[in-house]
Amino acid sequence: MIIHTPFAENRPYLERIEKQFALQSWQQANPNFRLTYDEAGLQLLKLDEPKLGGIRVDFVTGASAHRRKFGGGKGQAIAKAVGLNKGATPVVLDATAGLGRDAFVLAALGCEVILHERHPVVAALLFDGLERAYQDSEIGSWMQQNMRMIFGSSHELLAQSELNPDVVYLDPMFPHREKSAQVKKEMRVFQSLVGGDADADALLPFAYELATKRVVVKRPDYAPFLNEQKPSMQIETKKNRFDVYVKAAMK
Ligand SMILES: C[S@@+](CC[C@H](N)C(=O)[O-])C[C@H]1O[C@@H](n2cnc3c(N)ncnc32)[C@H](O)[C@@H]1O
Repeated sequence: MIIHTPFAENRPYLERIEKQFALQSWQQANPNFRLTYDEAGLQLLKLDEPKLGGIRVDFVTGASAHRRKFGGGKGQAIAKAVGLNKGATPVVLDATAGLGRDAFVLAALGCEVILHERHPVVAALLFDGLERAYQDSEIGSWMQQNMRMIFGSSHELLAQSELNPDVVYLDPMFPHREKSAQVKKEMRVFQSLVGGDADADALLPFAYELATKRVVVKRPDYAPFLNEQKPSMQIETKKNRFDVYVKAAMK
């Protein structure tokens, strides 16, 4: 097994994860990383930079849970960008899911969110985070209804999709401009795992074709438009902006 755990009873579950996300071949190509599993779930560590700590997906007790309770509700920028403030609860396809944080904000506000993730380890972390959340007595029932993940690349999945999402949401990786010490430790591990999403421009035409109402693209404030395409409107936050490509009004 490549996932290290002291818990023998969890091995069948972890073997399933290793198989589902082809983690064995990923680990062979990436000996710098280690996956571990303990009471708090699956975790990724970067062996050559242990001080950076690990990455997990924890919707139940982590920062996401705090933001759900104390965040800005439907008034926050991401909710406005997908059109939630207009009284609609759109179905959102998050085509670059990552650790599922943005998707969780939308799901907690009532949206049904389908998540695509192509990186095997990010997908495995997300899968484990979702499994744990589904079993939680407080959030489990709406999580089961509102969040589900598909492992694969949106370059193919969007073109083949039979879903009719109101909104397609894109948040591809973009190189950080700040000096690396200022970038949060967890983000540094994540960046060294995933790299840049240099092929992200090609997602926009597929996303625009599939969405029935709008495409929302999250960008750092200094980044150019995705695919050099000017949006219909922009919603700005402190460090990011949401570029919104409107196709039809939200109902
Ligand atoms: C910046 S992260 C997204 C963060 C996410 N919005 C969150 O709140 O946690 C970008 C993620 O998109 C994934 N990604 C990029 N291009 C993709 C594609 N074509 N299909 C599926 N996933 C993709 C990357 O592997 C990475 O995990």
